[in-house]
Amino acid sequence: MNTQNPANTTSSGTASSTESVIELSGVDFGYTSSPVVEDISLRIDPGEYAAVVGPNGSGKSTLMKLMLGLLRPDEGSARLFGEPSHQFDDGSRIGYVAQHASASKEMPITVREVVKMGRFPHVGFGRLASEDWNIVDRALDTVGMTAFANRRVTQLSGGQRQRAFIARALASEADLLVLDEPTVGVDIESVEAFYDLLDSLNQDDITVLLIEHDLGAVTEHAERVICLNREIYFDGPASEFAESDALARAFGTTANLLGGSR
Ligand SMILES: Nc1ncnc2c1ncn2[C@@H]1O[C@H](COP(=O)(O)OP(=O)(O)OP(=O)(O)O)[C@@H](O)[C@H]1O
Repeated sequence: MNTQNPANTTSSGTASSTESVIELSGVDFGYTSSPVVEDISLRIDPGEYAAVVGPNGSGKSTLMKLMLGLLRPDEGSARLFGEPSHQFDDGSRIGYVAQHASASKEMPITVREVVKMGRFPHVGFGRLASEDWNIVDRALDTVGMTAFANRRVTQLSGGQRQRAFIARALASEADLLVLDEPTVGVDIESVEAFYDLLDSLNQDDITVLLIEHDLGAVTEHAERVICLNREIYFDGPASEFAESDALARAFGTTANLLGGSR
């Protein structure tokens, strides 16, 4: 195992005293008696842009669920914003953007209504004040969806839909954006613009955590790569990932998997 980023250091290797966004220590987990992830220790700090990569079935979604407290480790500990992940209850701090496919169920509501939901953790189910609507409108503007505000979500392209869900996260003033293969089903022309949006949100201090199968996009945009296949094969700067033998070891192939963005 090549864990270049032990739990008490940042991805640049310097000691950090800030509150971590995510911290896993010695985490083992299996749905049955066989382990799906083993001995996972990592720390994600505020403002990082990290991508989890790995072959199909390597445990990426499971790791994400452990990070977010949706699953509890069999061994070890998982913390979210300093609290045990399974006890963390301030959902407004986390914006989750699922794969296009899982978000494709019928939603006969408009983009603005989706984004408005981001204010619910702040206002309960009461009426939104004018300042809340300003936040909703700013979020729509940030993701370039103002012109589509009154369009039904079902009428959007894959990329537009993902932008609407990112706007919902912005409206909730999330510190952490978690995206599970966000460009699945997004047309090629929109993928680069989508990554540009993630880059600019990260520059605005939002922590970005991505599960991604497009290794070219990952090495181009993310700052940190966590390469997983049950255990961590690589955790470090994206620029070093391409040169590392971890890619071939984790994926079990010497084929060029870094062919660039689709
Ligand atoms: N709810 C579940 N119950 C039992 N086994 C599961 C469950 N969810 C996932 N698994 C198994 O755990 C392993 C890891 O799955 P996981 O979805 O975490 O991998 P992944 O890397 O995200 O896969 P993919 O790239 O195909 O989405 C797989 O063998 C999968 O079949």
